[in-house]
Amino acid sequence: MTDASRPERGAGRCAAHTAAAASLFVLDSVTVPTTPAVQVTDLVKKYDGVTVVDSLSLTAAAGRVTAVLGPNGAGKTTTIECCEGLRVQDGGTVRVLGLDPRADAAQLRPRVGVMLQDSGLPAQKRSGEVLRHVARMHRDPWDVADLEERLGLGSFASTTVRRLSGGQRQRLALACALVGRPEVVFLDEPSAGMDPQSRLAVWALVRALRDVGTSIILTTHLMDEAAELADDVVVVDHGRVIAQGTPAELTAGSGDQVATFETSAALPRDAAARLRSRLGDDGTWTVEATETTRLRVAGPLDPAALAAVLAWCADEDVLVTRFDLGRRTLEDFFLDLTGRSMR
Ligand SMILES: Nc1ncnc2c1ncn2[C@@H]1O[C@H](COP(=O)(O)OP(=O)(O)OP(=O)(O)O)[C@@H](O)[C@H]1O
Repeated sequence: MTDASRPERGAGRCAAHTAAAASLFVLDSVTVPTTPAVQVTDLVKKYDGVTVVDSLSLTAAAGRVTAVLGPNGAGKTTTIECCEGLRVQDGGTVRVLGLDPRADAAQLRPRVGVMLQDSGLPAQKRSGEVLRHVARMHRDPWDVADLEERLGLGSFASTTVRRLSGGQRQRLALACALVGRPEVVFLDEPSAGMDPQSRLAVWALVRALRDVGTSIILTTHLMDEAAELADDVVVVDHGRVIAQGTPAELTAGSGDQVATFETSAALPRDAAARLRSRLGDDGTWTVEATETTRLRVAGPLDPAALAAVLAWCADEDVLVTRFDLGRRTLEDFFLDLTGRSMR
């Protein structure tokens, strides 16, 4: 699609007369394409001959928040950077709004917002000036004052970028990525280093953008962030997609309950294996000593199973000081899938 054929925001049904618009439907404030926001097919990327993205395919649906999760070094940033046109892939195809991020960069630039881990903001400029400058580069920018208020930027608008704290710089980088009202936004760890208040503000903004039809692709290591924001989750490891689905789909299924038992004294070294054999060593149960005084039990936890765990603790002369029972979280799913050892 050429930029000239791009429908105006809020243009209503006037967009429908173009051939390209046949595949679009129109919301009040933003046009949501029915084609995927991002389509990555068999992507391969190597650094110095080492494959770090290995035939990776993913789709980010338009008008949804897609969270790309994975351990350090999994290949998330490299994949996102290929989508942003910042890296040349060694194989496969990438399409953003149906366009090639490198060959069609000029058409995509006004339609795509990018927030990088290394923000690249001019160090000597005042943060308010930076945001206004970026806003002037766009045809239909967000009201800068509104964006400043939503992200609490006003209090440091006259501070130079180099004097901003890490979290303040992140908020400014996010504002710069969004001020052009992009249709697709890439956010690499958007709330990394932010205080809890700023994180909530970022989450509210991401939801507001999604609610007006913006497609958002984000990476995060914060499982609660992914659970809060994501409509769809893609888990990447060793350069490949190893799971995808909605958060509910990924955390559902058998063994979807988790109980954590904290004990007053250190557990025996083989506590997990012994408790597992007490519950029935047939693969139904996942039992781990996640700390010396903490046992995590996942499985179909009915009253009899809970009583069996507590009876085992009593037999072992272990005092349970705290007990939590809940559904399997996205973090449980992620750790079960990618393991607990650091990379
Ligand atoms: N410019 C580069 N040159 C060489 N190797 C690189 C380069 N950039 C990334 N890598 C390597 O590629 C692999 C994937 O890195 P990438 O940054 O994509 O991972 P990630 O999933 O985003 O990790 P993190 O969660 O730590 O940000 C890592 O092993 C990394 O060391």
